[in-house]
Amino acid sequence: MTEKSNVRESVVTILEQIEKNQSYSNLLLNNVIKKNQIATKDIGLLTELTYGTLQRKMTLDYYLEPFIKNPKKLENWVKQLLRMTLYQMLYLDKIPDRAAIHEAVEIAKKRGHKGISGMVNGVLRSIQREGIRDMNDIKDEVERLSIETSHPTWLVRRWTEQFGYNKAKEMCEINLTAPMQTARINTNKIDREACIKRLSEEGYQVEESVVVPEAIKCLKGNLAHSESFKEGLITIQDESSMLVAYALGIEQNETILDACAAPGGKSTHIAEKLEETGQVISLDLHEHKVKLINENAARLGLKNIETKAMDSRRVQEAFEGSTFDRILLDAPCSGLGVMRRKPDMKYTKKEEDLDRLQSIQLQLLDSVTPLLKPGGTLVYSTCTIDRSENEEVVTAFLQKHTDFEGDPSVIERMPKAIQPLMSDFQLQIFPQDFGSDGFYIASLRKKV
Ligand SMILES: C[S@@+](CC[C@H](N)C(=O)[O-])C[C@H]1O[C@@H](n2cnc3c(N)ncnc32)[C@H](O)[C@@H]1O
Repeated sequence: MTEKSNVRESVVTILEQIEKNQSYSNLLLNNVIKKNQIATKDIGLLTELTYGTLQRKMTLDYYLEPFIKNPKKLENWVKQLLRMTLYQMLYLDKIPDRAAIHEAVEIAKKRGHKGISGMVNGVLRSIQREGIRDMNDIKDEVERLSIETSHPTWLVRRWTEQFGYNKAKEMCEINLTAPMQTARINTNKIDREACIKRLSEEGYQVEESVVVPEAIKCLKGNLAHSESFKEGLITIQDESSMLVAYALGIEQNETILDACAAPGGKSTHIAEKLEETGQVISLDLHEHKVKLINENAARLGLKNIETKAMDSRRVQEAFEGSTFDRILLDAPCSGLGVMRRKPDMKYTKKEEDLDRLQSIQLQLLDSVTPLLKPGGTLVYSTCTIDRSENEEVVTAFLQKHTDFEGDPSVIERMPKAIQPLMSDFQLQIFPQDFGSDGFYIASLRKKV
């Protein structure tokens, strides 16, 4: 077996385990890299083949289907091997088809018997000879988009109904591309120019974000491994997620509640903006998650964050009414805005999950509101793209809580590039807007 077959065999193992729902793709990838001793130079190929095959799963199955006689009898690893090889044949120019097929047959010989390697060889050579079938055979445009971009039909239908076919198509297409890594600079410690210089000296290729003043984009390397990260100069965070601290409109010496705070991306941003004055109270359900907030605060040298593990639906038992100047509810959600980062989600999410979430989101909002001072700001945010968890939640909340109103002055608090995307006091960012995660933010004010 060559080193490259070791990489491909590892990809098949990872894909098998993801399909059995054993773990998240990023965790599996790291474990396999260690266990199978994948060389540093091959990690790129391993990542590309794993995520690429996963991203295109439904499309690959559509193309494979006519060539497989007994799909039900196909063992899971053989299915993954065929998908991964076809992915290389269709989407990677740098790997010749014959090399990809040869590697697949070698893996099939090693893991299976002669019959299986013959079948793998036969299927792949037939596709090479006859070509793939035409997507235009699928007449329904939603179904076609679903197969073309490998998103479940229910989701494409839902997005088409809510935002129109063109927006849904743009969203599905951008979800097939690799996400950009961005980071937030801890401006209490270093300014953006100096940080970019330091990271360049460390060998990273970074540039300024055009959207958020304290953000940078990473074009080469993983900033989580940098010295600047260890020293607390930066935090890995998506640009959309950074906008939440802007929407809150923090002022010095304030007390701010972050009711769903782990792992602390937004809490630490708020604490940085408070510049060591004031206080952030950060809550999350489980102790092990709260630990992550503490670790991040310690790394960044922030002393104004207090954490507590609790169910925020019971927050009134722990705090007096009118305690906080501002409250953030970054709610648990379906995460449809971050699918690009977690492609396995496309196949595991169910439409029923979304309905269940709305009721939790409303319960959390109901619980935190008495703790806000009159005149205070309540920001509700999610990393999802779905009206039932976003606009519908906020509408239902405002109908019930007549002492609250939408706060259109949030527009002035937002970075310039974001202002045109705002609709009154609400913002729905699509991943295609400027390449960041899909995100929703609403700013509400408690009447005086
Ligand atoms: C979207 S994540 C928060 C991300 C975080 N704000 C950040 O920026 O790093 C939602 C969080 O809500 C927490 N959560 C879910 N239900 C909760 C509840 N009833 N009370 C408190 N936290 C809850 C989850 O554990 C999860 O960490």
